[in-house]
Amino acid sequence: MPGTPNYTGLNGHSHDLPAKAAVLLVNLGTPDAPTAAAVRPYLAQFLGDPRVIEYPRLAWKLILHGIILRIRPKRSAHAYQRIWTPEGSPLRVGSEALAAALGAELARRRPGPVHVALAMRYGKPAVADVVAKLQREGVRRLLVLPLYPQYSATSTGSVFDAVADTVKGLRWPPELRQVNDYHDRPGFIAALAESVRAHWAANGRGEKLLMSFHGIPERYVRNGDPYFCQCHATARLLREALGLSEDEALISFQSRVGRERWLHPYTDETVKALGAKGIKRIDVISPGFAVDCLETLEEIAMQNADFFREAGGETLSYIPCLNTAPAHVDALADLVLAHAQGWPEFDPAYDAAAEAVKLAAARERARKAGAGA
Ligand SMILES: C=CC1=C(C)c2cc3[nH]c(cc4nc(cc5[nH]c(cc1n2)c(C)c5CCC(=O)O)C(CCC(=O)O)=C4C)c(C)c3C=C
Ligand SMILES: [Fe+2]
Ligand SMILES: [Fe+2]
Repeated sequence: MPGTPNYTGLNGHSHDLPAKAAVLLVNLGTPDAPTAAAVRPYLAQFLGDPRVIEYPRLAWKLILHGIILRIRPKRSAHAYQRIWTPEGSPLRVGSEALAAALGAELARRRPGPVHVALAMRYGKPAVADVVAKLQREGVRRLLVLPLYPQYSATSTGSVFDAVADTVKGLRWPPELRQVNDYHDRPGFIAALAESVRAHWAANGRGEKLLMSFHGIPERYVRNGDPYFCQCHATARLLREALGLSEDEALISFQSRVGRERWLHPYTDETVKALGAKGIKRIDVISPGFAVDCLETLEEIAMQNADFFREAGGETLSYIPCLNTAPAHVDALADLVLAHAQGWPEFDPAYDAAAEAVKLAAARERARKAGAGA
């Protein structure tokens, strides 16, 4: 309307801009460099998160800063050096590629107003900074998709904390939806099964398929975390999709930290036991990681491959994460559209409805002009 003030800049939004929607992918985060100096602040933030370490705060602060942050950064940096690429940390490179691929797929299905942004729970780019940027760009609807197929309070729950902390400070928060998990989605299971079959076709087939998930302390599951059940559901569905018996496809949990008892059976112990039993080749998949990272490329494909050989095995054949596999991108696009139902930016039917309203307005203008003439 001529003469109508436009208070652009007060809240980063103008009444002249169409509302926009965004998918916010969130992954764990990774250090900026494979050095102890860069790993230390990353670990301090990660292990300082009360969702990750459920332990009396003061005592934990003393242990973390007094002991762990003096020892672990150097050890972790060494592990990161083994997998670092010229483009940077695999977790970052892989997450960025996945965000780009999902953006392209959503644009193909619904040209126009949906962005895909990527944030990291620890390190950069922080959730708060990415949400602030989206606000400035006029995003009014936000679908948060943590890149964790199985829900755990330590991973997904912590992402939701970061989002909640961020929107709580905003004058005009975006409309918000969050994906809790996608551990049993048919598209996700089908993508995993397809990746195993493709790996077998290209590399031959091991005597066992080991499905290794990141562990968490057992105590958290006893206190109500659904993670263990969801990992088991993913493993069972994948095993069934491949037509394997419980003896042919095994589940295990990796990456334990500290002295507390974590989810069983442990991956390293399982791999060693298989090697000692005379098994010559195993295939290992990590269906709890959307993109490859330290825990898969170093811990499984290097460390556990060594354990297997030292125990008497020959080949641990690592099956990569789904990363930017078309079936993965497709499954995530389906997931996004299922969760965004009713949001006009995601719904092609909205365009037709908006077009009809515009047409009616044009007809009305024409009728008035005709009546005035
Ligand atoms: C798949 C989801 C993840 C859960 C659940 C999870 C729980 C969890 N992790 C730690 C401690 C560490 N994890 C580390 C690395 C790491 N963890 C995940 C995912 C989950 N963690 C990923 C994807 C990665 C890789 C990061 C990368 O840069 O590639 C590390 C850092 C590396 C190291 O020093 O070993 C720690 C530490 C705990 C304590 C925990 C649950 C309580
Ligand atoms: Fe972890
Ligand atoms: Fe690890």
